Amino acid sequence: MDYIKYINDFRLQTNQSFVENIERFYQETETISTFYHGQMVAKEAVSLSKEYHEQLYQAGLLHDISAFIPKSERLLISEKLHIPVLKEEHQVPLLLHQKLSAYIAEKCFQIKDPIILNAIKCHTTLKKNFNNFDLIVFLADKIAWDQPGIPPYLEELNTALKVSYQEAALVYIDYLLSHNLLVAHPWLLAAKKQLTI
Ligand SMILES: Nc1ncnc2c1ncn2[C@@H]1O[C@H](COP(=O)(O)OP(=O)(O)O)[C@@H](O)[C@H]1O
Repeated sequence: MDYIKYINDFRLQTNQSFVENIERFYQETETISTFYHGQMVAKEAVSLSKEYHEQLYQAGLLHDISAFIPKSERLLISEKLHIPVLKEEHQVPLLLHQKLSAYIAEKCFQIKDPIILNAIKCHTTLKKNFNNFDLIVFLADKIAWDQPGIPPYLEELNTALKVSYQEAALVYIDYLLSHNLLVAHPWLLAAKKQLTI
């Protein structure tokens, strides 16, 4: 598949709803299971918040929209799309899917709202100066994770969630950092630093 051509050629169809267009994208790129994961994350994000429901739902559906680009291609595609790539992302190109998803959300789905784009862009690592919307999308993705079984950190995360989003994010980040992380992404470290102040 020519990934960049697919992205450039994708058009929203006016006879389909916004969600149907997103579903079609996942279908055409043979990643429909990621659409279902996106729906779960979207619902979880909405349930975590009293506001921003429409925007959270869209961020949830689109956060992994780049899943069709194989890990082996993510570096090259990011460079071709002029997406800035950090040293750590060179080492672990899997981590580029957050930036690629934000690019596709804007280009293919006309998302202009920075609150949505920024949250998609940091949904794996969080980042410095995160806001509540970023935190909610980040947490929803960890609660409704895309792997079989119950996340090993879930119980502790849910307990921390009774205190604050921040406490819950710290539980997940500490879990990640203590479990053979391939690379310590600087955005993750910066987020942790701010969470522990
Ligand atoms: N710094 C890192 N190094 C290696 N793997 C990481 C790092 N950060 C996250 N991961 C892994 O990347 C995978 C995808 O993470 P994430 O983006 O949070 O989920 P999703 O793809 O469902 O949005 C997870 O399995 C997570 O453990």
